[in-house]
Amino acid sequence: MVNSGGWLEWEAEQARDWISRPQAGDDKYSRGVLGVRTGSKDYPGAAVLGADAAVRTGLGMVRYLGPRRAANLVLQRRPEVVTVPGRVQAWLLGSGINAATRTDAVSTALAEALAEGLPTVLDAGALDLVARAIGPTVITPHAGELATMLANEAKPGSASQIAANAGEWAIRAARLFDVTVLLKGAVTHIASPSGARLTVSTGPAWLATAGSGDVLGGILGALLATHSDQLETDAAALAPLAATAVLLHADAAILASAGGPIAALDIADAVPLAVAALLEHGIDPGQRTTG
Ligand SMILES: NC(=O)C1=CN([C@@H]2O[C@H](COP(=O)(O)OP(=O)(O)OC[C@H]3O[C@@H](n4cnc5c(N)ncnc54)[C@H](O)[C@@H]3O)[C@@H](O)[C@H]2O)[C@@H](O)CC1
Ligand SMILES: Nc1ncnc2c1ncn2[C@@H]1O[C@H](COP(=O)(O)OP(=O)(O)O)[C@@H](O)[C@H]1O
Repeated sequence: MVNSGGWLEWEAEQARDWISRPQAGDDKYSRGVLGVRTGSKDYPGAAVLGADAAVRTGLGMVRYLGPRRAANLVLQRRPEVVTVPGRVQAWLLGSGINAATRTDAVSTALAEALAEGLPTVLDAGALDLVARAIGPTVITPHAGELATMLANEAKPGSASQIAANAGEWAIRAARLFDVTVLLKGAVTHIASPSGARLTVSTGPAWLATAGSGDVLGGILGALLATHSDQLETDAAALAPLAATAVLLHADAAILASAGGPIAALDIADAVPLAVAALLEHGIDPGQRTTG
């Protein structure tokens, strides 16, 4: 449904086409490997949340490359994750990293990942590196993070101004940074430089809980990894993939919540059910009112 301002509310019927079903001939490499550089001494949990959500979304492999403590926590939760360097088809960068305090080694590793030109999710403490993104890139700021990005460009807007007019700010950011923008909020807006304008309004307010955005990063990272071939020639696929990730995140939250509170890991746990429901028919629209 197109609402005022030309924004299209993304729904199950469209999202379903952006889930990659494994085929008989697939192996773990052909399904897509997501490289993950997230987490830090201060926020090791963000690494666990993103890696877990990526695995739960369905892909060939997650390769986690981050601080040892975070890597150990990721492995405790998901022994499937590989923690040695190697080839990847897409990157998830920045969740649980603080741009102001990250070490030179971390900055270099993030810049090297971006220089590969692969499909990339740029989140939290890697958002300041947006100018180095040369591949198909989605940035995933909340209003406060977008305010910081704009201040760095001497184009200030406060978090409250951005939140009050999120669609317009998402469009401006997409043009300014020349990347697809996924601006998180009660309604999430996705805008691309080529003019895509998508919204997802179905997330329950229970999503406003620590680490929920880190889970979204993992879901989106997995979708980029499973569509890396397409993204090589079709950057326009970023916007529908981003909207599909937000819809899955919202659906997983609804399924996990059943009308009550949720923790971020609960959202990740419910992603397989949300994917299955999406592939079948979408979750029961009645459930969407439970938030
Ligand atoms: N368990 C974990 O390891 C967690 C790690 N996290 C990580 O913590 C780091 C800091 O993230 P924060 O987002 O909390 O950053 P901050 O708390 O530093 O927030 C940055 C600015 O944005 C404002 N702001 C925060 N959330 C907002 C929102 N939803 N809408 C509008 N303005 C908002 C704040 O008031 C502040 O001015 C990130 O790297 C993030 O990935 C968080 O996701 C929480 C959970
Ligand atoms: N009131 C709300 N209603 C619906 N979804 C929300 C609401 N508040 C936040 N969200 C969603 O929750 C997630 C929060 O992400 P983020 O702000 O990055 O938090 P964190 O850094 O703790 O992970 C985003 O996906 C956002 O769209």
